[in-house]
Amino acid sequence: MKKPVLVIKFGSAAITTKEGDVDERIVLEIARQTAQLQSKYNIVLVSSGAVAAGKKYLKNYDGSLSARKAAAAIGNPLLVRTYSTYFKPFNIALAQSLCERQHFANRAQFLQLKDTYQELWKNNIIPIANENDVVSNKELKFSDNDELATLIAVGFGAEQLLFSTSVPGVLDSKGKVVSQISTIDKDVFSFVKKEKSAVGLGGMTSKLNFARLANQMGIQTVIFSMQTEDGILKAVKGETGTVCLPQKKKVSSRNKWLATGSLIKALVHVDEGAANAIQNRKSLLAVGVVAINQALETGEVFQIANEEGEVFAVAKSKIDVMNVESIRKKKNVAIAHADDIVLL
Ligand SMILES: Nc1ncnc2c1ncn2[C@@H]1O[C@H](COP(=O)(O)OP(=O)(O)O)[C@@H](O)[C@H]1O
Ligand SMILES: N[C@@H](CCC(=O)OP(=O)(O)O)C(=O)O
Repeated sequence: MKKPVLVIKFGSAAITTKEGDVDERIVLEIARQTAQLQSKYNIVLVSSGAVAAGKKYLKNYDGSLSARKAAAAIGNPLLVRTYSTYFKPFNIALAQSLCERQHFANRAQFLQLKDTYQELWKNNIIPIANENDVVSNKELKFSDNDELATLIAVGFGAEQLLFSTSVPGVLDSKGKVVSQISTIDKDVFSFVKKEKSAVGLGGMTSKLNFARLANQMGIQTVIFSMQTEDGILKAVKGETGTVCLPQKKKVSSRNKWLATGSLIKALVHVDEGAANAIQNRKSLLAVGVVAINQALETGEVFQIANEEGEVFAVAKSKIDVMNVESIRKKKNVAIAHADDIVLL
């Protein structure tokens, strides 16, 4: 039987000490616990920590993009070496996989990644992914590794996505861990404070945004801490941290890929009539388009927002759309066919 896919992401603060060294005690725990799950799951580890581990080697590190890229180039081999050292006693070899946003934007390229991971799993080797920071510029970067981990989880149709971070879960207004969330809505976001760990990139907002996307794609997501004993083993059973429950509806793998948004080109605002039609599984017609922030070519992907500005769907364009004026006369021409629209 095919094993379900499990994606486990470790944030910078979860994996490095305050002094900026890779935390060997945590990596040993990751190895010990992951080894117990390997017979049941095809596992992908996504590890941050390269910048945090590499920055002390740079004179006057200032956190600029150039300094981060250089720090990542230094820190990544240190990080992967530490993982390999601690997985070896469990007879598990690891394989490094450095990813860029474009690898997800292009379906054919993504299928190459899929093929590679499948070959690794056949050989009982666990891929460990990180962003290929060394060549990422500001426009092309993932927002953070929460995004990379989510794209991998969605792309592989993972059963679960685990986010290990510096806190034991989502904390409510009294500082208590929220144990279960069925819908990540405004009330949940209201718990988020501005602060984040000193080395993390996205903070809790990013984690919740990506957890919501994963949930919408049918993937259970758990936000937990490696400071909890048997953290991974408990998280996978939903027994620690904050468990964000998946939605029940089935989404095809093609539509999952569409909805990940890694390739979204534009945002299209539609009027109330068009929004209702789309909610009722109809195509988006030119007449309903109110605004578009960026020209679209046939086949490109865009988000659809209603009059209140809420993004509620993602779609693939059926025709070229230069601007609203250019499609005004087309009225009943479909901008996106119903089959190419994914409701979020
Ligand atoms: N309501 C909240 N519950 C838990 N953590 C929160 C909350 N609001 C903000 N945070 C911050 O989010 C941080 C985790 O995000 P981040 O630093 O980006 O971690 P990572 O490096 O794991 O991606 C925590 O250190 C915490 O300070
Ligand atoms: N690619 C970077 C990770 C950046 C990042 O997303 O960090 P985090 O928010 O701690 O998961 C690194 O390895 O340092």
